[in-house]
Amino acid sequence: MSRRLLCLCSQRPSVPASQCPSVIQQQQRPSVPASQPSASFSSLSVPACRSDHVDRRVPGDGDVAIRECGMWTRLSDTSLLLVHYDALRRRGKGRLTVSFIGISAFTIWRGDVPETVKYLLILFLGAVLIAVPLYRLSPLHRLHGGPGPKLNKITELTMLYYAVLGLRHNKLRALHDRYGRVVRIGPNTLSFISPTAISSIYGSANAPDKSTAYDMQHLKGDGLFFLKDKASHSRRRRIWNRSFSEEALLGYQDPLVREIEHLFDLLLKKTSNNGKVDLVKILPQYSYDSMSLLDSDDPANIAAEGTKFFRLSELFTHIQPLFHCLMLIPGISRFMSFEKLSILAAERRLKNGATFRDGISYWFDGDEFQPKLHPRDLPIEAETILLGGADTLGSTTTMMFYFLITNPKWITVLREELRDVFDEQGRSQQLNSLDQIPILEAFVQETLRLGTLLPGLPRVVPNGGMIIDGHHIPSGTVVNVPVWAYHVDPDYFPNPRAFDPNRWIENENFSIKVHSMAFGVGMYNCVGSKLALTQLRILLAMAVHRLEFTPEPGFDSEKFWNGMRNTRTADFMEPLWVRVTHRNPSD
Ligand code: HEM
Repeated sequence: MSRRLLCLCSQRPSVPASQCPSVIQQQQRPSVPASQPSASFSSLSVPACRSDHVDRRVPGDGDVAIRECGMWTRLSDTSLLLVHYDALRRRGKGRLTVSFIGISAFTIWRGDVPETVKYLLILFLGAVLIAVPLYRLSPLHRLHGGPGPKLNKITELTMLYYAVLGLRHNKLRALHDRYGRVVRIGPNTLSFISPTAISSIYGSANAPDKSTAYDMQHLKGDGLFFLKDKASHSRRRRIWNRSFSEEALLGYQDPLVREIEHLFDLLLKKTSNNGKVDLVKILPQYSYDSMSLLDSDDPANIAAEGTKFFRLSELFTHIQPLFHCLMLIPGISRFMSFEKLSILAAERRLKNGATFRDGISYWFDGDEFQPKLHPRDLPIEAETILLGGADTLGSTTTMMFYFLITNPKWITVLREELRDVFDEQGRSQQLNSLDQIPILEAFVQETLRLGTLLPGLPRVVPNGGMIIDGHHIPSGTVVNVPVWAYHVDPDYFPNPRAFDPNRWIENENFSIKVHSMAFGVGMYNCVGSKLALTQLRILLAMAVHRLEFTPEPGFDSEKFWNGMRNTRTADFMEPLWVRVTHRNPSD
């Protein structure tokens, strides 16, 4: 049967397609058979006819004349997207709409669909864009009773905006100031501030699971931080716990002191070379070193990559369904280079072993009663150490020095308390009992309270729902306590914005009236908290005993504070220039 192609170009409707320059050009391009869609997103660059040159079936000719252009090419791209989105959808609830909108928007954007389909899609999109917000605001929505701003109830993009700015910690505080103890901060998210909510959400035996905000990695294997299944989590947690036993912590003490001395040498050297040193640059690096997975000069810049990883993964907390898609785009997926660096760190650790009995050594010990870590899980656990341990510790130590420098009266108090702890050579036999020094302990706790900018630890309400602070919360709702907003709540921590270690002291003893949430609560709480506290205490004690810190003239502490951004930990926009010199301990 003969086939005749006519160009449907609006300017030249009756010209045979074979004579239309556009069509000729199209036909000269390599065709992509519809039955063989490319295996990756690279197919998105396959050239296609513009809609005004779409070849159509010619009435009477009786054969399909659509070849490489129009719907076929387009369908193969779209179905590729569909397959991908569908795979995502099957991993969790609530992604179908996002997927459909994504596909529709993409298809319209490409513009190569017949007009009717195009208008139908526009109509559908329009309907979705109107119906979804109306539904989310309506009494039909299951979180209708939750107080909060309308825009937050309609879209997750509101919190995404503050995440991009790095100001969610402040925004959440402001929302609770305005709306009270419970706020609907997203279409499906409730934020609570109260000790009873903390114990329901994190502390109870049936505490809800981690939300999709924790699905932010691509490495194979199981890592403690990312494990959600409670049984697998507690098996892995038993392995990790061995690294933080009393015996293990005691064994880390000498290497820790060496790491701190190395840091002090660096601070002194930089000061004598440049007259000052930026603590924002140096302290995170020290924390990564102290996790002993890195070369001390960090040639791969792993510390900076870690911060980038944290920054981006926080944004994806609010658009999690897009995480796996966007990660396929080359520019964006670059941030995953942190994962590659984690693999390298793990490989290096496996190849070179450790210079002392470090935390990882404990994971590979085991007997018939003790589970061991399989080496294939080391890369993802290395990532967990670097993210969970190094980045958090880096920002907390930076905060600690900021509070020290801006509250010099506490330096004097601390020195007085530490008078008998160090000998004349500056050594101490009491480093493992520094927690017995009330002011030191109070200083560290106060740093963690005011300096942990965490916006929250989101969890998902299980089937059957749960009661939080007297409210029945339906299953599938994301519930969260915004850690920093809680830490600066005047009902629990009076005069909350003031840095005041005295709030942790009663009758000259260290005393906890209200627990902070700096290390989380419940079964997923920080497994490394004892190590972190040990490091902070030793670093603080040695620093005030051995060094003098003089801020750069004109240092603006408010500007520094306002330049702090919340990632999952904290990011500092302003430098913290100080002059570090030796101190004569007898002064
Ligand atoms: C000042 C320093 C630190 C802070 C503020 C901190 C904070 C936290 C918080 C809030 C959580 C709970 C996360 C959640 O509930 O979702 C957590 C979990 C965790 N942290 Fe830390 N952390 C610190 C240091 C460390 C260190 C030194 C390590 C290890 C070397 C570590 C390893 C972990 C791991 C593995 C988890 C996941 C625990 C689990 O799911 O069972 N952290 N951390």
